[in-house]
Amino acid sequence: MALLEVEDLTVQFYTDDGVVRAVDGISYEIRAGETVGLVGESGAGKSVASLALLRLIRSPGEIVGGQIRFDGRNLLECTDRELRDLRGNDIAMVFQDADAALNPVYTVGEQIAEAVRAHGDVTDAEARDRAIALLERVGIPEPATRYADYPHEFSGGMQQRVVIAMALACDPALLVCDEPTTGLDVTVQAGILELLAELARESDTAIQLVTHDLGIVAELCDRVLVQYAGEIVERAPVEELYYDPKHPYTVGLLASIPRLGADSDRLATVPGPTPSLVDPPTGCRFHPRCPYAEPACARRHPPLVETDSETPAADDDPGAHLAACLEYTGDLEDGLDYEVLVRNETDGESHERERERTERGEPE
Ligand SMILES: Nc1ncnc2c1ncn2[C@@H]1O[C@H](COP(=O)(O)OP(=O)(O)OP(=O)(O)O)[C@@H](O)[C@H]1O
Ligand code: NI
Repeated sequence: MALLEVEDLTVQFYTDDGVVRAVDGISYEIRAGETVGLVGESGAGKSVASLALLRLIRSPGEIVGGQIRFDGRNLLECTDRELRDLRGNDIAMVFQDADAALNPVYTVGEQIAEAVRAHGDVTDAEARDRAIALLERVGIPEPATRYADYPHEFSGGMQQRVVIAMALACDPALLVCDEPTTGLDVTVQAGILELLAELARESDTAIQLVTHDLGIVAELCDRVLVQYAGEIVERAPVEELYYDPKHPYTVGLLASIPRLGADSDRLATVPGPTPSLVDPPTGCRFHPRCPYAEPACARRHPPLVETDSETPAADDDPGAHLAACLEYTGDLEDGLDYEVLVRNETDGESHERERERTERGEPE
């Protein structure tokens, strides 16, 4: 049993323009200790999918279907109290806006100590010691002194470290990070990512990392889910996704991987307008933007299938490479005709990998 099992999750928003289906029947799993990236362009439904994990969808939105099982428990059936308990003990979230996550009138130390106290029965002195240890853990220099500082005395990057320390206070089994470094400057981003990578390596914490930065995913994730117009269109171990992408949308995303260190919150852009979620394109939702679309693509909705064997999605196989494209159900006449040029670029700090250029032929 995986730590997190999401099955057919569907979330809708009721707006003046109609019903927005922001998450449309997504299924995936995350195992203990695994780091899984959720990527896709703006509006794909990544944040909504993440908020839904903790039932944080507010009106006019609603989870209308599916299941979310954490450690075997169905989160959609938990009482509010059980849910609060889970949030304090098992699942923690880190969002983009550290400033908003911190209370300006308490010191950072007090806020972390409070999170520690919420988690377990500890004395004030123990909570304080643990908070200092957590500050140290997330790389805050002179943690015992900085304990007494207020959030405004910290830089943006240091604030985000504090938020991560708060999230770690409960020693979560799952950490959900939504664009945790967006808006921070480049060197600061690299530091936060290195911290998350270390966490992923050294603890048993699983991470769901939402980002539209494929460079970050390459650095941190074991597996990747690609979301398009509310659906998951590709799922693969990270290396396979980079070297052998199977969905034309993924190919488009990869065509302009922003470099970590460059303008890294820039969106990888795929030509064409993003689809409406009120009235999404028929058949394959990507077909209006797909260079390989054929008439069948406008009619048939491609299921997410194993790309090599045409079998249905095997959710229990983490190594599976799945894509939702008619190519893999044998319904595309001309097939996909693209070449993947892989360019490896690193930030040069945490990795010694050489720059290399590899050309691959057309994937089979
Ligand atoms: N509060 C809301 N009210 C109405 N619609 C909403 C609301 N929140 C989200 N949506 C809809 O859900 C869609 C998905 O939003 P979401 O924030 O999950 O996208 P995202 O993939 O996280 O994008 P980004 O990369 O820009 O953060 C949006 O396009 C929007 O139409
Ligand atoms: Ni988002």
